[in-house]
Amino acid sequence: MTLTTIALETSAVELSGVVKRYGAVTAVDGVTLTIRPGEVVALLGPNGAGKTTTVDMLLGLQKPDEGRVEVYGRAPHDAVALGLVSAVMQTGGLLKDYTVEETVRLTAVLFGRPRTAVDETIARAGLTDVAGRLVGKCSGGQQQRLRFAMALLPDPELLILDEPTTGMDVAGRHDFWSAIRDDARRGRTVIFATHYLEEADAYADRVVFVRRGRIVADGTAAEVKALASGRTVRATLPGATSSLLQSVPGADRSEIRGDTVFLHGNDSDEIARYLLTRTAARDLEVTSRNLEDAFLALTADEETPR
Ligand SMILES: Nc1ncnc2c1ncn2[C@@H]1O[C@H](COP(=O)(O)OP(=O)(O)OP(=O)(O)O)[C@@H](O)[C@H]1O
Repeated sequence: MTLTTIALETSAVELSGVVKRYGAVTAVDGVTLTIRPGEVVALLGPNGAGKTTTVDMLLGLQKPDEGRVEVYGRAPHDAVALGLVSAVMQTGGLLKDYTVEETVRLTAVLFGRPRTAVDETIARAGLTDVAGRLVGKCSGGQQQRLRFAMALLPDPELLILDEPTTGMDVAGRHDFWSAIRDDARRGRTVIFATHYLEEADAYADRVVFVRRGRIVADGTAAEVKALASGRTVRATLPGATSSLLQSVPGADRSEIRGDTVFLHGNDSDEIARYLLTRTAARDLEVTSRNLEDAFLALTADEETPR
């Protein structure tokens, strides 16, 4: 890496008041974000949240309508041209009649990288065992690791991955992320977009929640896990008020939808006991939300359609 040529205080990524519109749709709606060198950051959000649009702006593939985007203190297009940033795309870019090694070697020639870089990159991407295999015969996970290897060849400061494990099986995902994590330990900055909270939780140091083009939460993976834990007690309770729900012991969040109340907390027994003995609540149901549901619930605060 060329860290020595880059001032240590330079941010890897600076987004400031970034807005991107497609006609009537505001895909990115005022995003301000600083990512420091060496961070592994997940951009997490449901479909249409604005993750790909953000990534495209970091790669210089889209220009913001408002605000500023900088990668290592430069315009994204310049950072890409200098090899400071590269990306693992979801599809395309592979020729199936070449072997894995030939593909990496060809890419190395394009980047003017020496022969030693080819073997090292193949090893780093965990592809040594399949180096002689035709790309067309590789699994989806192996092909994705090959794209990762190709992205590593310019030895970028920042690696960007947009939903890189879509369509991979569990073992493929695991191997893919192990290779990325091992590489990131050497200090490379990694930003990846994902729908999967589990993936963000397992592999990112920092998780940035995006919804409807805005950042709705930003924290460590441990903080994310804490936010997503607990259970929800649903009950029918006509006439419930928020002040009544706030007084329920053990509940840390509550919501009223018509005659139905939802109370979230770590001790669902305590919540249920209180509702049944101290209020007119009935039809109780206790659910353990999975991480994905929890994420959606946590970020579903503004339901106005765009
Ligand atoms: N080229 C485009 N033209 C018009 N609308 C677009 C275009 N690209 C994205 N959008 C819209 O912008 C919004 C954000 O899309 P984006 O692809 O950035 O979200 P995402 O978080 O990456 O979603 P997904 O997880 O489904 O890939 C969506 O409403 C999408 O339909």
